[in-house]
Amino acid sequence: MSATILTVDIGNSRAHWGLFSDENLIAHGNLTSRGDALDFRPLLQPNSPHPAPDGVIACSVVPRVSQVLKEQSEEASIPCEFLTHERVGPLRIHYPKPTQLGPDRLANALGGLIHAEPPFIVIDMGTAVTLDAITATNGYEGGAIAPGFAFLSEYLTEKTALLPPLDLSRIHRRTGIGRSTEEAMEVGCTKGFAGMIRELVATTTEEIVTIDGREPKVLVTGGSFNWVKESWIGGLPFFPHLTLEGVLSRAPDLLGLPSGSKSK
Ligand SMILES: Nc1ncnc2c1ncn2[C@@H]1O[C@H](COP(=O)(O)OP(=O)(O)OP(=O)(O)O)[C@@H](O)[C@H]1O
Ligand SMILES: CC(C)(CO)[C@@H](O)C(=O)NCCC(=O)O
Ligand SMILES: [K+]
Repeated sequence: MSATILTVDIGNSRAHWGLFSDENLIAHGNLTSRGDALDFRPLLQPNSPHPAPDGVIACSVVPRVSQVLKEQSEEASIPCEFLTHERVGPLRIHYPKPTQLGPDRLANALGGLIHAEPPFIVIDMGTAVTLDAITATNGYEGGAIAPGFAFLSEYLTEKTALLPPLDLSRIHRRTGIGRSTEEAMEVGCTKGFAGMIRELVATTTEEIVTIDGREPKVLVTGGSFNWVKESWIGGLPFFPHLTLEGVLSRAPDLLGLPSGSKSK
């Protein structure tokens, strides 16, 4: 039996969605979460050449938007389920207060399990940057939450009189010494951002080594940061749809529909 499943990752800036049929991502896109309420209805009807989804499975860190997706799915008579810490199937969680955890972080850990054996670290560069550590010994262990790139750069402009907005699409200088206000901000934000992540990976790795006795793999998702890829993550594997893949992996249990995702 094959099923068409709509996966949704509701974040603070955007909702990312992917339509899967068997093991294939057949369509994907983003809806913007700021301002007016999101409208999922176009995704819940047949969209030539794609059929309407048989089920919806989502992770959300914005409760107000979860409610919209839930109601609109109900109206369309399509079952809709949300990932929670109690619904993570093969992922063991070793965390003092799992109710606090953003379901997107759990989805990233599940997505990681599809592509790697623990120990591994998942880095997700969205509105916030999250690092999550999954150990062979304990499963989901914890991680770090840090400012996303936009917070880092926009804060400077908002909180100062003399600093101009940084145009993210035209950054020239990412290293060395800035010799204008713009250049100084470009170096500070881009090199600073890459350095922040590098340092977080180092400290997370150190602790994972003490737990598992070996170094973790590092998987990266989120953001369209080509410059980070060039300047630093160059060697690290980038999975653009890791969160959605993690969400999809729970479809058989939560929706009773085959996900077709290739789990290890
Ligand atoms: N090429 C880029 N260079 C620098 N910053 C970028 C780039 N593209 C996006 N950003 C900024 O970095 C942040 C994270 O990127 P992205 O757009 O992927 O977030 P998001 O996936 O929408 O976040 P969330 O999932 O939390 O809603 C955004 O706030 C965005 O403004
Ligand atoms: C950190 C974010 C904002 C990243 O999207 C999200 O996972 C979230 O709101 N988490 C809740 C707090 C936590 O994960 O501990
Ligand atoms: K996200």
